[in-house]
Amino acid sequence: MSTTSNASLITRARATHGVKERDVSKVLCHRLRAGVEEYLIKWRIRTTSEHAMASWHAVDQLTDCLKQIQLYIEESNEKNLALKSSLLISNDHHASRKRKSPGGDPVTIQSRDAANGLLTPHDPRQLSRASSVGSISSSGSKKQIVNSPSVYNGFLVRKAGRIKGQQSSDPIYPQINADTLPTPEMVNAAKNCPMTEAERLIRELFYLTLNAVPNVHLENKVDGSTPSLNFTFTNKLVYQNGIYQAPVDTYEGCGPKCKPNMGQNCGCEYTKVCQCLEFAAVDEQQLKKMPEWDDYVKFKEEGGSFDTSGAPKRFPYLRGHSGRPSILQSHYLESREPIYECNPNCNCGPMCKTRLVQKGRKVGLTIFKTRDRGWGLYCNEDLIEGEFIDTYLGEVITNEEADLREAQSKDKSSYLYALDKFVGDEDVGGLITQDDCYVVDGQHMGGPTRFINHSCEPNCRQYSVCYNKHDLRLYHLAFFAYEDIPQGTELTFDYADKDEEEEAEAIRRRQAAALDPENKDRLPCNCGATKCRGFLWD
Ligand SMILES: C[S@@+](CC[C@H](N)C(=O)[O-])C[C@H]1O[C@@H](n2cnc3c(N)ncnc32)[C@H](O)[C@@H]1O
Repeated sequence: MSTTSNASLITRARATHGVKERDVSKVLCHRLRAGVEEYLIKWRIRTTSEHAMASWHAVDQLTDCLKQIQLYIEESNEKNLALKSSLLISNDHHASRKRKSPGGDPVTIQSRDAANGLLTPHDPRQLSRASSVGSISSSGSKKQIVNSPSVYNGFLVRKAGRIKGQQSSDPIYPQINADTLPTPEMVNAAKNCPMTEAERLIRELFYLTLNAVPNVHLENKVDGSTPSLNFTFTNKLVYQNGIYQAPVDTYEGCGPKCKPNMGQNCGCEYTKVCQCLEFAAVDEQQLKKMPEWDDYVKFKEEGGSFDTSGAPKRFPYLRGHSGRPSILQSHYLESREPIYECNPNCNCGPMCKTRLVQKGRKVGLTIFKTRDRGWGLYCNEDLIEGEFIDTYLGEVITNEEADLREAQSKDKSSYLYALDKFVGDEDVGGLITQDDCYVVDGQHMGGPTRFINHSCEPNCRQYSVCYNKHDLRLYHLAFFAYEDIPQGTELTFDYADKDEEEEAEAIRRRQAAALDPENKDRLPCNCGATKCRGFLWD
């Protein structure tokens, strides 16, 4: 499969009549018949327990059911893999895999982190019987029987572009206990049948979804799979569970001293008193020259309180020249202190240097298939240290909902990202606790960064970026390059946001972790780094 985001028309493969996704309960099996890829579907209509309807369809009749076919393909591949490696896939999901915000206290990921087939698919009776009856609908109108190769427990009708199943327990139709499908014979026959046409259609449908995010490509040099069709690309955070974002016109701006085009467009850095930087990191070089310095040193050494308002603050970005991009200042790159940007109510105007993340992604990205970590992400151009890549997007949900989703999910992957950077701080809503902070879930909705894999020695880091300095529950998670990254190099970040360890210590810990029986259900890390910690989640 080549790298592209252009979709050829999926309609090319669409039959004049098709099965609707809502009518299908599950895709059960596949086969090749007269060179045509066919899928066995179980229908939703079911009036008696033994007689759910099932029928075989050429893939071009199932273009509305590609999500279900994709699920079937994934499950078949997993089963084959499990069979091959004789590994038991554990379904234990007790450990929490919710990621923390960057640069908090030492990060601890919380501990929550057919057998008796009555008819074979090739039984000629099915065809003749199905075709010989049912030409009149219950409403009396003329129905056209689909020339289906095999239908169980009913018959098919074509109406208004749709193929519909009509369940019947009349013995003139082939009857089977649908719960016994697929039969072992079907499963056996399926093993050697390709699914390439379905894979092609799934890929084309995914390309269409990519249109929502410009300059993002797909590449798979490993197999025929495609990222899940149960995923929708979005360009913004999607607030759920009644979560309310204060309207932009209520954000406090940077104050009267800030004006557009100050200091040759260097923006709020010029005034040094921008209100948006009020909570930003203190600029110690500047403070040293001021009388407050001694109090500040005492506060850092002994704790207590120090009022940083009015103290000079560190500006987050350095503007690039001669076409080079702006970059994050090294202080922020290392410390991961929150970044404050100006907002639409500021006087500084759109050219102010603080406005970087809010202007969105500028670089092209490719979602690509890795050999042992699912899908990954690389950048199509060289990135320089400190360069902004993109934000993490998805549904913003409550912590309670995140716990529910995690408990219900059969998937070992996690796309949950806690907005807990400011736990322990107060904002307009009061004291922020771990339980009431929000979580971004990128599993079913998000941007390309939800495909970034973990590495124990990552080349990217994630940072908290606030536009509304008075709402510390809703901020943005932004990825920046932590080093120069040549184009085509996989982008990674540390899911546990750990500080770097000495190599010998990292190896010692990895070896000890591998021997610890407590780790048997943890997801092994395949990052391949020398300092790999051995497992993905804490
Ligand atoms: C946020 S997703 C990253 C995208 C994911 N690879 C995909 O295909 O959708 C996190 C999941 O990717 C996989 N993953 C990421 N980094 C990994 C690593 N270093 N080793 C093994 N699996 C990894 C794990 O399944 C993990 O739960």
